[in-house]
Amino acid sequence: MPERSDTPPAPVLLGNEPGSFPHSVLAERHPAIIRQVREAFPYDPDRHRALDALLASCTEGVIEPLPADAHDRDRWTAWGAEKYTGRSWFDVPWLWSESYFYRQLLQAVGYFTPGPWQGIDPFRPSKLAELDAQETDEELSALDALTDRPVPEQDRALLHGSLWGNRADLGFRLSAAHDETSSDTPPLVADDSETLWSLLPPTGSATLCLIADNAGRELVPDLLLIAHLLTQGRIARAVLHIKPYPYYVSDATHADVLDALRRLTTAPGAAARYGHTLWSAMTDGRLTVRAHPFAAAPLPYAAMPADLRAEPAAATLTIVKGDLNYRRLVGDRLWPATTPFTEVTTHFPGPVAALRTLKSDVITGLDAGTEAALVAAEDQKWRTGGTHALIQVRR
Ligand SMILES: O=P(O)(O)OC[C@@]1(O)O[C@H](CO)[C@@H](O)[C@@H]1O
Repeated sequence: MPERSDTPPAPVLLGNEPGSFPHSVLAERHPAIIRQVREAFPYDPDRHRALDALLASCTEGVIEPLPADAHDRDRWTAWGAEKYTGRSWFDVPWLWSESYFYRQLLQAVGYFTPGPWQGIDPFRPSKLAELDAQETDEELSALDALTDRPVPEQDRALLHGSLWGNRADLGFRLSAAHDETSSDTPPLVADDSETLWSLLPPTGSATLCLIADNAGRELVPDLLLIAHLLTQGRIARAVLHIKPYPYYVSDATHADVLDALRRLTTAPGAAARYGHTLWSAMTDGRLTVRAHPFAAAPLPYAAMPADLRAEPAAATLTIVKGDLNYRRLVGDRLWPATTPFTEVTTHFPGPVAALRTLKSDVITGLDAGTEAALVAAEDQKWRTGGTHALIQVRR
């Protein structure tokens, strides 16, 4: 692993440029999420008033402090809350603004406050609808045919299932126009999958960290990939990192892991076998689930605290899923697209693989020809449309 990067940092993304993608998330997606949450449950008038206040604050007002008795107020202070309080949500780092929005949304619906709404995930109805959808049945029944195929074919199918599962992002669906790209550019803009497989030979000794992203139709294929790697002896154990509380609409929490697992074990055919593999791996300690507070921090992974760093440092490979985790991995900066992925991830304490569909402007590691072809075909639409994906690995 290189010791340090010589690449000068690119600008950190802010949300203050009208017409930009970050600006649209703050100005349009966040109000849409507040509307969705209002309709998710019969919240009482106090909850509705708190949502009104959050809507006014995040669109026209300034960043407000957490209540003095909030359990995590000190943590947010350490993460920059005092510095940003009183400023417009649009003028502080976009990653910070988005993360704080979800924290304040949970405050508004009483998620952390003792009372009837404590612990009620405002996004659970949409997550469950997705998990119960017919498309999920279809994806699970496709596993029956896959189990008869040669192992390398299974490897590829399950890796790609996990990769493209990242399109199933409920926040993204609130604002994306779901047009498929009409261009002829290949769907994968970078593919280091050979390197990924070379890091996990079937010797039965590797530890995998998987930093999960969305619940439902992304988490199910992530779990299938873990089950497959365990069964093939490519890993001996896995640590699944999820969010400590509901975040970015569809990000996976522990309740979502249990829902996904039950969906698998109660499905017919091969899906249930994968489910039982995972169930026994959890009960005997080969598969553990972690929900570290930093998983929902408004900061890049370069700022990981020591106790969390120890996990990828000890792992054979860490797989980082999804768009937001990619932004955190490379620093949420507007890098030139050809900036080497290996250089912007030198801070990461072990081999790392990003599996991500492209849903925000941040990108690194493209070769110049690929970038030119994408721009010629789609201008900059390929960055945010969710129609392209990447597998990037740093050993
Ligand atoms: O991390 P995910 O689920 O792949 O995508 C997260 C996302 O939908 O949310 C952010 C904007 O709010 C962007 O990073 C991206 O568009």
